[in-house]
Amino acid sequence: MSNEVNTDLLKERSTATFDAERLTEFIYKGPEKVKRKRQIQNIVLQDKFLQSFKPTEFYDRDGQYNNAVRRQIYIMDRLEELGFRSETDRLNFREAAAPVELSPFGLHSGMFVPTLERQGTPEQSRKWVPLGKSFKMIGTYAQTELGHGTFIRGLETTATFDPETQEFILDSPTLSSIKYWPGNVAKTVNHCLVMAQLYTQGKCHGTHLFLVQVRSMEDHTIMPGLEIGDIGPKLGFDGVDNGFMKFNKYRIPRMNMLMRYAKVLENGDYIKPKNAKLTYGAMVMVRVWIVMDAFKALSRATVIAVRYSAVRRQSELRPGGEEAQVIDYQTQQYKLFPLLATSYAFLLAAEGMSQIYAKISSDIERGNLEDMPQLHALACGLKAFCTWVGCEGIEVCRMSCGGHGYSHASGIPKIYANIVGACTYEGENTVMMLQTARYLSKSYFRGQRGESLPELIQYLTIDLNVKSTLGEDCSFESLVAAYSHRAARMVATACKLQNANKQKGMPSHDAWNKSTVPFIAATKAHCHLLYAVYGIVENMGEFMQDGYFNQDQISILNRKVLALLEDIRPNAVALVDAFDYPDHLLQSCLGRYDGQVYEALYENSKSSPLNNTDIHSSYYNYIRPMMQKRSKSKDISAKL
Ligand SMILES: CC/C=C\C/C=C\C/C=C\C/C=C\C/C=C\C/C=C\CCCCC(=O)SCCNC(=O)CCNC(=O)[C@H](O)C(C)(C)COP(=O)(O)OP(=O)(O)OC[C@H]1O[C@@H](n2cnc3c(N)ncnc32)[C@H](O)[C@@H]1OP(=O)(O)O
Ligand SMILES: Cc1cc2nc3c(=O)[nH]c(=O)nc-3n(C[C@H](O)[C@H](O)[C@H](O)COP(=O)(O)OP(=O)(O)OC[C@H]3O[C@@H](n4cnc5c(N)ncnc54)[C@H](O)[C@@H]3O)c2cc1C
Repeated sequence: MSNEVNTDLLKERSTATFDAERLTEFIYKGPEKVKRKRQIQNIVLQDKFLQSFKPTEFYDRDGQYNNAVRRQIYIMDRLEELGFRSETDRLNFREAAAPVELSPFGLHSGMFVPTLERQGTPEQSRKWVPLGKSFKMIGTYAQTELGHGTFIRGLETTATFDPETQEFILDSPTLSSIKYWPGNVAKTVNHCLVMAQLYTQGKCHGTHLFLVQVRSMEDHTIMPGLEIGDIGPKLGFDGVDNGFMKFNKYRIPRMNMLMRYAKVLENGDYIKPKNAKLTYGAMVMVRVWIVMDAFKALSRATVIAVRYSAVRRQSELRPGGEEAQVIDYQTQQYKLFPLLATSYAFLLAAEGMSQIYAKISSDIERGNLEDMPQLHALACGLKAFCTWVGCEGIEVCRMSCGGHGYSHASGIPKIYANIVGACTYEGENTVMMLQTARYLSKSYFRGQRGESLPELIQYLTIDLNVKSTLGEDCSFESLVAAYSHRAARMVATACKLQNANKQKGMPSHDAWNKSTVPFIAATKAHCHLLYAVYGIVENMGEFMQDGYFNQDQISILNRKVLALLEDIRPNAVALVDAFDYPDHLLQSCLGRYDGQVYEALYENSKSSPLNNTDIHSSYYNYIRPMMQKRSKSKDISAKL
């Protein structure tokens, strides 16, 4: 591989009107943090073991899982040796060391241990969290069943308290109650946090979490009374052993119920929690993280597509002239530059969401549940919005790279396959949006009654008769006002439909269900209060429906979005460089910093396992016999 930088990329970087390094420092919170990140990334780059792996797509599923386990345990050991204590250092090392592979210990670290900390009593946390953090106990979060994932209250796994033995008896009473999907349950973990319907004294008290040992701590054999296995190949997450698990009257100690919020006493008495939804806390936490995951996935795909678009020359822009950089086609800019803006918007949204989560979750830990509904609504809405928009954007990035985008060598298919599951896991997006919609509906009617609303939704009470003051300058204020007006109007419209349904005599659940399509649109508009002109142009109908914009203003916006493409054009490469993703993290022949795309593609292809032999065995086993058989045939057509 040459170590020269592609001349087009060199030109792009020399003509940028700002210093990408300054923006990198803004993104990573200062020059020292950037320097530290790069130091850590270089440690990974110099690590022979970590650099010894071929791209994940060159291994079969067994190999991918085996590599994931090897690599993650190596990472754990290296982190101990390096003595990294800060979460940022550890995350930077992990992301550099396993940039696209999902860890078989991901749910252990991301859900199992945090849930023990947040949902266990102080005594339970003191007992179990150290075991989890030292990986003596390796766990996951087992909630979804064959028959239920979304509707938690419909889960069928039972945990029945036996006061005689001070145990809970876990059972999968039906085929549909078999736990199905939990990550890392098939081969990796020896414990699970199991969500089950709690029964005591003959009464069901709803779903609660139980710590369940599923494999021997001595030899990893499956505990008697359990059936465990892998669910099979999936669209992505190939290195992750999502599994199934069936309980057959499986007994656990009473004290294995996480009892921070709800309790079962020795005599079987049930002590209920301040709020039944406290048990759902782990899911809220993960939804918050997924907003950042959506940013990382979309921004990486955008870096790849923009850099490739600056390098790829195709067709004549000027008749008879040299072939143009595809980034100079207005259509290519209209595909990618809004995604660049979206990536930055998602970064800010993810950081804002994390700050709100930190504040409200600490209030909840201290017993103040006042803002729990707002946190739930925000986490549901942003998780759904950012994964939907992010996945659509990643697919646009892939297609904007033409045929090479379809190759794993581009890096984009892996990004997509790993993040698109987030539209489903941790709360199917439509269902999540409807949770936010329900919050908006209740808030709208509270606002109509003159009640005060939290700051984030005070816009619901704005005067909808006001028209836009947008002028040629497309001021920030006028754009924010436009998005607020659109969302407020759409929420009001959906609520009026819901009310009208009730007035017709529909029971409230029907009145709700028959207004959910406009509520989804309204909730997307609510979450869309993020980025500007492009969003208006792409959704113009929703901004025009009540004449909020006049014809002149619509013309201004249509002109503005094209003008913005030209404004961004000289800085497009600098804006993606600023994300500072090193090549080994992008794992992309198209998104390389040096732009040597064709050499990288050629070298990558040569390493394809199918090239290990010149003539594949199938020739000798099948093709040659077929040809020989047909050569003897009298039927000419068969010979053709
Ligand atoms: C395999 C992984 C490998 C590697 C991972 C890589 C790295 C590791 C790092 C981290 C790992 C973790 C995650 C981050 C990154 C990637 C993720 C990786 C792997 C995937 C993990 C996926 C795990 C799962 O999918 S776990 C299962 C998730 N399942 C769900 O989310 C179910 C969704 N359903 C629900 O939440 C509920 O059923 C519901 C909310 C839809 C309805 O609940 P319910 O019916 O009980 O209530 P309602 O009647 O609707 O409402 C009544 C009132 O309650 C309010 N409410 C509801 N929920 C909450 C809540 N959570 N908080 C507060 N309030 C709530 C509701 O608003 C109503 O209020 P009202 O006032 O009465 O209107
Ligand atoms: C990659 C991956 C990893 C996972 N990891 C885990 C894990 O570690 N642990 C775990 O417990 N689970 C895990 N899951 C399961 C996941 O949490 C569930 O699949 C998810 O919660 C969706 O639930 P469901 O499958 O029941 O979908 P369903 O709800 O059955 O969705 C089917 C359709 O029904 C619609 N629908 C459902 N309810 C409503 C409603 N009230 N209103 C309108 N429409 C509705 C949905 O919008 C959707 O279109 C994982 C899933 C995936 C894909």
